[in-house]
Amino acid sequence: MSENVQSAYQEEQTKLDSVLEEIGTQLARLRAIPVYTGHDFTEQVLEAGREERRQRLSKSEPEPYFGRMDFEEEGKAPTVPLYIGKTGLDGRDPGSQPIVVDWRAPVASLFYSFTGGEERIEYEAPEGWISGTMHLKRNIMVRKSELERVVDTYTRGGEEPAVSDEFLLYRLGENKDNRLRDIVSTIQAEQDRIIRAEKNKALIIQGVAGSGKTTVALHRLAFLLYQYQEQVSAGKMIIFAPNGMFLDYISGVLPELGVGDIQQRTFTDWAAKLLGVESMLADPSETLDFWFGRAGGPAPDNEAPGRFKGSDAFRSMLESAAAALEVSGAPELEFSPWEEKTLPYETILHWYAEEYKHYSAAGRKERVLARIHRWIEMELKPVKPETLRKEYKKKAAQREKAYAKKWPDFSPLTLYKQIFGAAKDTRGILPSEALEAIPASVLKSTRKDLKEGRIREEDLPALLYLHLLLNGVEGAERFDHIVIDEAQDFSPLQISVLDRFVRGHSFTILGDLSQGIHAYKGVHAWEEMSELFGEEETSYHALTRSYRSTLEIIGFANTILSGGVPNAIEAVPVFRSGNKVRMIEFNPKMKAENTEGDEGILAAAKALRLLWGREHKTVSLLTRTQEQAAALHEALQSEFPELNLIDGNMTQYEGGLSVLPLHLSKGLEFDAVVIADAGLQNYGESEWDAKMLYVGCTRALHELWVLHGGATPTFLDNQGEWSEAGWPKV
Ligand SMILES: Nc1ncnc2c1ncn2[C@@H]1O[C@H](COP(=O)(O)OP(=O)(O)OP(=O)(O)O)[C@@H](O)[C@H]1O
Repeated sequence: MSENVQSAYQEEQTKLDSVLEEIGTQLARLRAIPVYTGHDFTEQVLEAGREERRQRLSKSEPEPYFGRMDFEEEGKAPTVPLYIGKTGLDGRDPGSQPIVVDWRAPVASLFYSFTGGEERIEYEAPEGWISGTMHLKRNIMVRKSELERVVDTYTRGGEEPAVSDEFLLYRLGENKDNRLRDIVSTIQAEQDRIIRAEKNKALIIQGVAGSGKTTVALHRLAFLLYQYQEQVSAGKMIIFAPNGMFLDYISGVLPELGVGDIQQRTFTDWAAKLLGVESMLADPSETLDFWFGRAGGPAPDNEAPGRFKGSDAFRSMLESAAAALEVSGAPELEFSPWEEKTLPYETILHWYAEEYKHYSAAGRKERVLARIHRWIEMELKPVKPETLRKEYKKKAAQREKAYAKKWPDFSPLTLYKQIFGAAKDTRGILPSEALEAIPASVLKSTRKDLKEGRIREEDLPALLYLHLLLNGVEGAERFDHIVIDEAQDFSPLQISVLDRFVRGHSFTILGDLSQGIHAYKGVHAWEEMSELFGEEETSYHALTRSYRSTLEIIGFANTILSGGVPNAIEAVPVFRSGNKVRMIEFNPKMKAENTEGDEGILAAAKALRLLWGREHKTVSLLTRTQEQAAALHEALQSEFPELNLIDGNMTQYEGGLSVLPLHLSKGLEFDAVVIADAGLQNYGESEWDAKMLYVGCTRALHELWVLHGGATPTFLDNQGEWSEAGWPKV
């Protein structure tokens, strides 16, 4: 240890001791106050404040902070070191310097945005821009209240002018378990800009694999809750992610950041519940099976049902249908509660079309019917004698009921059925030319589904849109912010629908077009989404640095993009070198002697044996189809009883050793990845195949082995210096 490092370490040890002592004292004082359990409201509020503080102090005790910066504010001397942590800690006395500054506080932004070269730096505080000079930026690792590492990433006038990545590399080199983690101590400047971006815009983030999109989005939510405390609440925020297992995988980050109660759902689950159609929903794995169930199956095109049902053209069609139903909403009938009393159709129409025109169709119907009811009551009042009034009242009630039934139900499902000709009464909802725009295969399959009482995931955005058009959105249903992860799998219609459910276009939309393996339903270019908003309402960010994988793995994955995906953005690695990617060939036809499996199974078993023997916490075997995953699981189970078989319905991710179809690995990461068979029998030469293998390869943090039975697609041919062939010498 150099002298400088030693003195820095000592300085930080002294500081840590004093901070821990302070935390201990504050905790002891709070714990000495008896917990209030009475009914006095003011006391209850005070107790809640104390409890929040108790929890905050206990949580921060093991790791009170992770960084220090010595920032000299212009015109304000002397420089006081600021310690930055996951939660802020106030001094004991009101108005005193905070002991630890929350990472989301305005001044803490300097810790992330300062990149070493700037002489004068500034940050935006509530009172305006504050400028000054950075003297020291230091990473401090405290674990279980023990000081573990002190790394100066910038010292003014020091030898190294630029902020070094040593601390980041240390973090990236660690093995990962079954949960995504927070990155507060190493957020990078480009990520910080996204985390702190203003609230009322649709942020579209294109980020290469492993660029931290999911992680950044979660940190952004924590930031928004801190920065806009008065305007947003956790209960009014939602994250949409692709499946239950992925939700489980990311579920630890927000609590780790001290944030609870944010809804984390799949779009399907949320939409089906809101529409009350859960029981009609076809098993989503049917669609996955169709696209991913057969090696060498068709690549998706614009006629794929999901693409069409998410398109702008279909949206216009839905709007026309809803408008037609709305116009023809009030039945062309007068209403007569008893003989010689009538309410003319023109009056009813006037109420419906003029007086209540600002309400949704369903809202107008409700109001008109309520008004008719009031009208009946008024008309009944003067009727005499009493017996006659009673007779009229009874008659009116029956007729009122019968009349209400003549109104359309304004149910999105009924209208949807009418559009596809799957309802008895189509009411001429759409002119026949409009229907011709629906691809014949889509029309046929959807009509069949609807007639049989079944809807699919791809129908949900349209049904929700009709729900919005016919019923509007209740204020209480609106979110303060929506995060959409893996947004390349969302359709423009889905985004339009969600836009009605969020205040001020407050979206974080993140994805990677190079990972667009659900191209049968998602967007093919971000413009499809950004066009939905005004220029002022969106902001586009690109993340090109990849933090997950080693240099070799990223180099290898980039060759897949350059060879197989036109115009793809290649990832820039953080310089972290590891082993080369292994390309291991086996003979797909030869059955190995004296074994139950074939060469592919033997190769997979050998790969797992070698990799699981190393210090990895998570190793996965990725297959082309679910069936192949199940077969490998069956064959390998006796040797690897801990091997988990993952399928699309899982809601928990266990980590450890897993076998799963490649498409389900999206969003996850593993210390080591084995592609079970990248041969031509599984992957063709299409862009879609290249994207699939790109997704699979970029799941690996430290090691990637690509097994292949015979020849591979040509985009796997030119890996330059990134790979070597054959098994490692052991
Ligand atoms: N600034 C950072 N410091 C430390 N680790 C980071 C940082 N940014 C990202 N990571 C790590 O990189 C990995 C990838 O992050 P994440 O899964 O959020 O990326 P992604 O862009 O959503 O990936 P993909 O699209 O490939 O699923 C995670 O292990 C995350 O912890």
